[in-house]
Amino acid sequence: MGSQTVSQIPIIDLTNETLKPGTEPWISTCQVMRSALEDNGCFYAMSIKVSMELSNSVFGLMDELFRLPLETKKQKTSDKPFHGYYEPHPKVPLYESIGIDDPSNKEAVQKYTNIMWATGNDHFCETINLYAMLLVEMDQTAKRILFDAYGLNKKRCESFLESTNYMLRSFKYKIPKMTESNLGLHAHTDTSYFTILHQNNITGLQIKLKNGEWIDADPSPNLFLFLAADALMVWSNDRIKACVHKVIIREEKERCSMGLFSLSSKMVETEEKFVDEEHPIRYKAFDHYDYLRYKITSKAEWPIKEFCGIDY
Ligand SMILES: O=C(O)CCC(=O)C(=O)O
Ligand SMILES: [Fe+2]
Repeated sequence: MGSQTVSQIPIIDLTNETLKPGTEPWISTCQVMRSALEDNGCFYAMSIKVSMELSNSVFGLMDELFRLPLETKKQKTSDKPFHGYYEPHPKVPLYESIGIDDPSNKEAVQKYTNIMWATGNDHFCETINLYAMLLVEMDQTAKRILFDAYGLNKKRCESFLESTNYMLRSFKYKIPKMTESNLGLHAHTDTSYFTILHQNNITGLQIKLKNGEWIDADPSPNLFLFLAADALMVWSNDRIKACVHKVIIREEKERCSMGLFSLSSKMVETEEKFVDEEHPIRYKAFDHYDYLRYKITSKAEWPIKEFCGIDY
């Protein structure tokens, strides 16, 4: 397990039948995941549960969604930052994105669907809900492995999972005109704990390794890229660094990708286990949604450190 890698990033099969707590595959996966996160803040996951057919349907439906009139897409507003619709902006003219809050909850997806399609779209609602449930399951399995990798007990992990909110986003990038820059999205880290990115065979996503090297993420649709984000860095007291990533459009095809973001419905705080004399606490606890509101306007290079860093 974990012996396969794509350019230094290991692949973990999160749906392997033998992956049960206490077993040898589980224990070796704990080690692989922990090292991958401490080294470069990311790993790939595989899931046989998300079939090629489901994956193709999701990307097809997202294409249908993005083709709706701008006025229709704009109807999806949210009081939570990064949760609504973002039309192309002069700073990121190629990028457009749509968020669906609480996507593993059927009623929430139904509500969203009814805003986009006045006459309904059961296929959209059912497919996106099923897809989101499978991604949430992957996220939860990964967190159970991660907690165990640091010797944190099951109860602690289950209460952490209970206070997790999810948001599904879809990103679409136009092909740049000859005169336009091919920068799809600036280098950044995400605000979540993990972001799970799923691409559809079109390159563009790049990740920065710990040694400063930028590498292309593998866009195969059978891979799910788990990125450690700001909240996981706070939780681990910097043991795990958030993965810096960006998007550069190089193919003559419209790029679409999907992302599942996990956020805390309570406070984001550092796990006691990671604090001792040698590792004094580096962050103050904070409300996750306050941080999202801060980040949306922040120009800081490391917003998380400015927002809640101690002695930063
Ligand atoms: O397009 C992608 O694959 C990644 C998008 C992204 O990093 C973001 O919106 O935070
Ligand atoms: Fe991102």
